[in-house]
Amino acid sequence: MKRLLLTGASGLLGWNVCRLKRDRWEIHGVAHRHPIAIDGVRGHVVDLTDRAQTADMFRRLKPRAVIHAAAATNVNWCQENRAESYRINVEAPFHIAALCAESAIPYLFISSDMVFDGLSPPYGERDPVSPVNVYGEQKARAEEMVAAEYPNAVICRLPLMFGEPGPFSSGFVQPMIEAMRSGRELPLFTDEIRTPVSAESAVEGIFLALRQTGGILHLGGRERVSRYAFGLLLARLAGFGEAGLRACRQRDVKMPAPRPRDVSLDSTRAFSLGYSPGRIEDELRRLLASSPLR
Ligand SMILES: NC(=O)C1=CN([C@@H]2O[C@H](COP(=O)(O)OP(=O)(O)OC[C@H]3O[C@@H](n4cnc5c(N)ncnc54)[C@H](OP(=O)(O)O)[C@@H]3O)[C@@H](O)[C@H]2O)C=CC1
Ligand SMILES: Cc1cn([C@H]2C[C@H](O)[C@@H](COP(=O)(O)OP(=O)(O)O[C@H]3O[C@@H](C)C(=O)[C@@H](O)[C@H]3O)O2)c(=O)[nH]c1=O
Repeated sequence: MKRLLLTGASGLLGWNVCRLKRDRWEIHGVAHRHPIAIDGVRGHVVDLTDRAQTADMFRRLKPRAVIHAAAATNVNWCQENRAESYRINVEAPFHIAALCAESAIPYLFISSDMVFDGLSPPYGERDPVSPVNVYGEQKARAEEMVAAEYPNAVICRLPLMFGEPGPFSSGFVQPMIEAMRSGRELPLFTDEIRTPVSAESAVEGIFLALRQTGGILHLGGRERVSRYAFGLLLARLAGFGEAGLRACRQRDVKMPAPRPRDVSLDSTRAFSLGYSPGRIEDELRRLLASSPLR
């Protein structure tokens, strides 16, 4: 099997890559604060903001391909910790691009729909980026630096993802279920629109993208939904009442990071390559059936 170096292995996306692809690839999963123990996956603990540690691991492992999913993903934390989040969100992907260019191996960098301002959706790959918060700025900067350093690198922009987050990450569905179960009020935005996908669909899209050479690929879902509509669907499927869901607007919840309104992705190109994300309702049913509600 080909050796894959996967960063962010202890995160929502990385954990699903390990779970779904460990039979096809010799996966070397990199974690940092949360060392992984996944059958069939070799775990490594590396601080990817340390260039020497990263280069040493890379040269020891000699991977055949790299998927870089590690990031500081708390958008509010990034807004208030620009310098620290820059190191993992911008410097690390750039440094790994240089290592992959040196070895001329496939490199796939995971970016986000948050590179857009949310004012003129849906967004295609050719649309100009216009981030409204630090996290989005850092993703846009990383895309630019990675592409300049290694034009053969593939950049996948992911939408909001949901799914089994593994033992260390949280995702956004599980906290919603917790709130519903405890009867805690859940303020959900009616004016924040996304094209969410399940982590499983995202994984299939990523491995399809890994076969491309260079360029940007959007891996959005087929449906545009607000967080509130998503919450109503989840409550219905999980058998909770809707009483606790409170429709609100982004401006009602004071948070450090400005949030784009509608960053729906146009993923026509990925669909033409065979990417086929499931319907949200079907994916949620599968998730609820497969994992105990925490
Ligand atoms: N979740 C979502 O809805 C979306 C995610 N994305 C992007 O997808 C990718 C994966 O996101 P997701 O799975 O949710 O992320 P998580 O927040 O679940 O996990 C982040 C991962 O990055 C690792 N990491 C953070 N800092 C370092 C560091 N200094 N050195 C090594 N590893 C580090 C963490 O390791 P550890 O915990 O062990 O420290 C963890 O494995 C990210 O690039 C994110 O920006 C894009 C759009 C939406
Ligand atoms: C969406 C939403 C959030 N919130 C609050 C809850 C939470 O504390 C805070 C942040 O929301 P979330 O936790 O959903 O995080 P959020 O910043 O929305 O998630 C982001 O993740 C990164 C990785 C990405 O790349 C983005 O595309 C996006 O998915 O906003 C509400 O109160 N109501 C809502 O409807």
